[in-house]
Formats: sequence, structure tokens, C-alpha cells
Amino acid sequence: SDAAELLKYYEVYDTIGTGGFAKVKLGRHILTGEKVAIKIMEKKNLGEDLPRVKTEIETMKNMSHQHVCRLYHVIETHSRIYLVLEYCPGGELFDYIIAKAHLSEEETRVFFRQIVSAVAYVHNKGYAHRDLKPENLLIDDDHNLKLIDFGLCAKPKGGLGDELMTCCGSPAYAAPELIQGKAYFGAEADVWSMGVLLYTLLCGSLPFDDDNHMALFRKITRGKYWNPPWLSSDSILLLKQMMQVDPKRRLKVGQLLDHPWMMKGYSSPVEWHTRQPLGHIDDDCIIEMAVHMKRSKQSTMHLVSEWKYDQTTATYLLLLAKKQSGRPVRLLRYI
Ligand SMILES: COc1cccc(Nc2ncc(-c3ccc(C(=O)NCC(=O)Nc4ccccc4)cc3)c(OCC3CCNCC3)n2)c1
Repeated sequence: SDAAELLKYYEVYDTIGTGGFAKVKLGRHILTGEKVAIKIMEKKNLGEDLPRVKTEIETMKNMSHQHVCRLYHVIETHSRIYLVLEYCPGGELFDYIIAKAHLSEEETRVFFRQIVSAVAYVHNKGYAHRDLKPENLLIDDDHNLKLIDFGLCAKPKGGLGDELMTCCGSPAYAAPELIQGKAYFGAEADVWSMGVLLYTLLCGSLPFDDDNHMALFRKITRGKYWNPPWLSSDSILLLKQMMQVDPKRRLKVGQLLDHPWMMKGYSSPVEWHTRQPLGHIDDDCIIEMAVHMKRSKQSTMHLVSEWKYDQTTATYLLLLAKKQSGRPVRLLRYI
């Protein structure tokens, strides 16, 4: 069966989320004991979107960053594609904000610096996310944020507005130029969405909201919104600079990294470079794998360096995640 290949390496538990054409289940990697998120896609439901999934997989293989969800394993069977991804036990930022009504400026700053770090990294890789919203920001076991792109919206930066409604589902976060179907720059549209995100963190509500689609579009293109009384003048200024209707007047990501609001209480700009470069091979993980596979360290190093996103890649990356979370770099020995 399709699940046979998956069940060779993972225990599969209940569904933690669904969306579009994917279902996500909680799983556990048997060899390392680490929890994972398993994104399950039926090929027949993907239809002409299948190439976009392939592009998404290539994009993910190219991303390794402390604030971007990691891809561990790709399993393709006759009728399904399984993506084994980093599991975030804290759930969606969306639910976190709801639970707290809104966040303090200080707590918002900690999270927002992580969001800017992830987006600056994605942009530097030549992609625009295009669907930045609290449902696509997850909380990990260290209470840090991880960016995901659940709806396959990330595209090369210079994207056109053609996939207007297909993948940018929630217009509430979409930039004016994007919902008007104009040709736009992905990086500029992402800055607008980050402005809306910052607003929802600080205010606990959307700056532009309306049940009627047309009324919502009008509010977004007008760009006027209410500032709650608890906002500091610095926060009001930053929001204004990010939610500029004219994309050319909008703040650039580069200006966000050391913006005065971002620097309050910090001595250095946002660090957006990755702390886990793709090519880096960790010695402790290689040694544990070599012992387990009864192979030399050298041949284990070569096998891992092929980055085939198979069981070997998954085992290495999950051992590395264990090490980074302070858990012992050990593989299960009794199977
Ligand atoms: C209720 O939610 C809960 C509750 C408790 C725990 C969790 N934990 C938990 N962990 C991990 C996931 C996950 C990670 C990555 C991807 C993915 O699709 N990656 C692809 C990707 O990120 N590309 C990409 C990224 C950046 C740039 C370019 C491309 C998909 C799912 C998850 O999903 C649940 C969904 C539910 C619907 N909303 C979205 C999240 N949930 C979630």
C-alpha cells in the first residue's frame, strides 16, 4: 500500500491540520524518536498543481534556516506524495494571539525580529513568500517562530499577480497592488503583509476587515486603518511605513533589519543569515550514524552529503535537531 513505505520509518498519529489539497499528520521518526509533521498530498487531487509541489520540494531543499520549517524526507508512492517536515509543538501563532487578545510591544518585537529574519533569508534565496499570515508562523519547542508556506505560494521574487486568488487565499494580508492584479514585486508585497502581521500581533485584530470581498478590497486599496490607543508612537510610525499603499514608498526589508523600532532593547540588527548552512556536516551525528549502520565515518559522510532527502537525510537532520535541542545524539538500537 501507499503507506507501507512511510510506515517503514515513521509511526503516524492523528491529523493536526488540513488546508487546500494537503493534510498534515503528527508522526514520529522511529530511529531517532523525534516528532515530525507529515504533509500528505494525493496526486489525483493535485492535477495541474503537481509541478508546483515539485517546485515547492526543490525550494525546501534549498532552505536551511533557524526560523524556517525544515524538510527532512520526501516519499513519493504510486498515488501520494509525503513530505516529512519539522514539527512545531506550539502550534500556530494565530491561536497564540487569539489566546492572549494581543501581545505587548516587547513580546511582539521578539517574534517580529524572527519573522523579519526568516523573510530576509527567503528573499535572499530569491523567493517571495506571498502568503505571510499568523497561520503560516508556527511556534517550536523553544517558543521561537518557524515560517512555513502551507499553501505553496512561495515564488521567485519577480512574480506576476496572475495567481491572484489561487494561492493568496486570505486577501486580508494581501498588498493593494497584488489584489488589483497589477504586476508587482513579491518582496514589496511581502513587506505589506508583514505590516499587517505586525498590526495583528500588537492589536489582536486585522487592520482591514470586512465580510464583503469588495468592501475589504476598497479598505485595502485606501490603506486607512484604526490605531488602538495602547500603541506607542514608534509602533504607529513603523506600521505606517510598512503599510504604504504605494509600494515604492514602502519600507524595504533591508531597512527593517536595523529600524529604530526593531532595535529598542537590542544592540545589534536582525541576524538573518542561517545558523545551519546546508553543506555543514556535524561530526557527532555522523559518528552515531556510522556506528548504527556499521559503516566507516568517511562512507557515512559521503552518503549524507548526497542529500537525497531519503531515510539517510531524515536520520541525519533529526539527529542534528536532537543535538540542537539538547537531547542525546542517539539512535534507537533495539530494532
Ligand atoms: C493547529 O496547528 C497545530 C497544532 C499543534 C501543532 C502543530 N504543529 C505543526 N508543525 C508543523 C506543521 C507544518 C510544517 C510545515 C509545513 C509545510 O507545508 N512546509 C512547506 C514550507 O514551509 N515551504 C516553504 C517555507 C518557506 C519558504 C518557502 C517554502 C506544513 C505543516 C504543522 O502544520 C499544521 C498546519 C495546519 C494549517 N495551518 C498551517 C499549519 N503543524 C500545528
